[in-house]
Amino acid sequence: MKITITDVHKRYGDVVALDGPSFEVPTGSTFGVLGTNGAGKSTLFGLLVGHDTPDSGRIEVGGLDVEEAGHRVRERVGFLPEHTGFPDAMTGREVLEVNARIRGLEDRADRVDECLALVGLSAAADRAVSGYSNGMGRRLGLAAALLSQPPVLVLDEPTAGLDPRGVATFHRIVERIDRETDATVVLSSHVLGEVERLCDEVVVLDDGRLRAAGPVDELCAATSEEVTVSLRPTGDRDRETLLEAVSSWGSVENGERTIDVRCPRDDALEFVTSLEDDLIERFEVREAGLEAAFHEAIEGSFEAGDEGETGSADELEADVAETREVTS
Ligand SMILES: Nc1ncnc2c1ncn2[C@@H]1O[C@H](COP(=O)(O)OP(=O)(O)OP(=O)(O)O)[C@@H](O)[C@H]1O
Repeated sequence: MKITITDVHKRYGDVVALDGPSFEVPTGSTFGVLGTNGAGKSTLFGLLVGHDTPDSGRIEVGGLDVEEAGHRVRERVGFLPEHTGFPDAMTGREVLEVNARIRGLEDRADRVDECLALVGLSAAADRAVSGYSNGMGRRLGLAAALLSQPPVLVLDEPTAGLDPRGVATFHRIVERIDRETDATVVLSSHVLGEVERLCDEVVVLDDGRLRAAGPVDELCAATSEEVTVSLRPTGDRDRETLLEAVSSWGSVENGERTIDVRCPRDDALEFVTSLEDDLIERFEVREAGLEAAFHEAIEGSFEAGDEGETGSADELEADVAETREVTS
């Protein structure tokens, strides 16, 4: 089910929460809405699910105008808000049963059990939600959104507050929805690696405005100014020497297994060939990815189709490998 956002404006007093973004979410896609804090993501989601109305502009879900047909739109959309609140005295199972009844679901008990299992809450199903942790509350919210197997899922920061297991479970659920159904999933997240993994397309909002939009692959490839060079040190003893050697080439992330250096694309060849052979066991050159695309979009320097002189990360990696062979 396609979603169309056209020139949507929303203010709260003096605060401009949305300043005219327009974009389309294709049917069946997993779509990421990115942005800094206060960029307007939750406001947009609130309008999308008909909890609030725009000052001007139009939002359509599957051809239905949200303002004109709010009730019918809500039937089609499963929503996980940024802040979930459930009646304290109810158990997790009761919360889902009430939701299932409101949605008019048949075989309610089975579907409730299924959703509890899906989000890993079966064992806690009969405990009062007042005793749930924040992460458990998020999982229950997700289960509620999934209950009716809606054609559209809108998930506001679904993994915020989840433990690593909860995050992995959530990723599996979204990947399965993507693989096995035609549902459209719109999600926001500040974890760009997660968005890169799950989403086909993204938009980047800042101060309520659309700063970038497009397929994740294309946005990542277009931010050609930088690449990430990932180096595997030969041994722990060499790690310190290697860290010193790479420090002037770009921003360095000292990971558990690799040292990742984000550097200008045009410097990558010289950089890797400058490193002594016995310091690194292996290397890889990757597009700097969504993180670079995000920052470029926010900082205003993003231009789609902007290509560096030295070609793709794969080509660069091959060039470096060849040069290292020749010089070693
Ligand atoms: N009900 C409200 N009353 C007044 N201002 C609001 C209200 N809701 C949102 N805003 C303001 O609108 C702007 C956009 O807020 P919104 O919550 O949509 O951002 P967000 O991108 O979801 O942020 P975050 O990533 O921090 O959750 C912010 O400046 C916020 O303070």
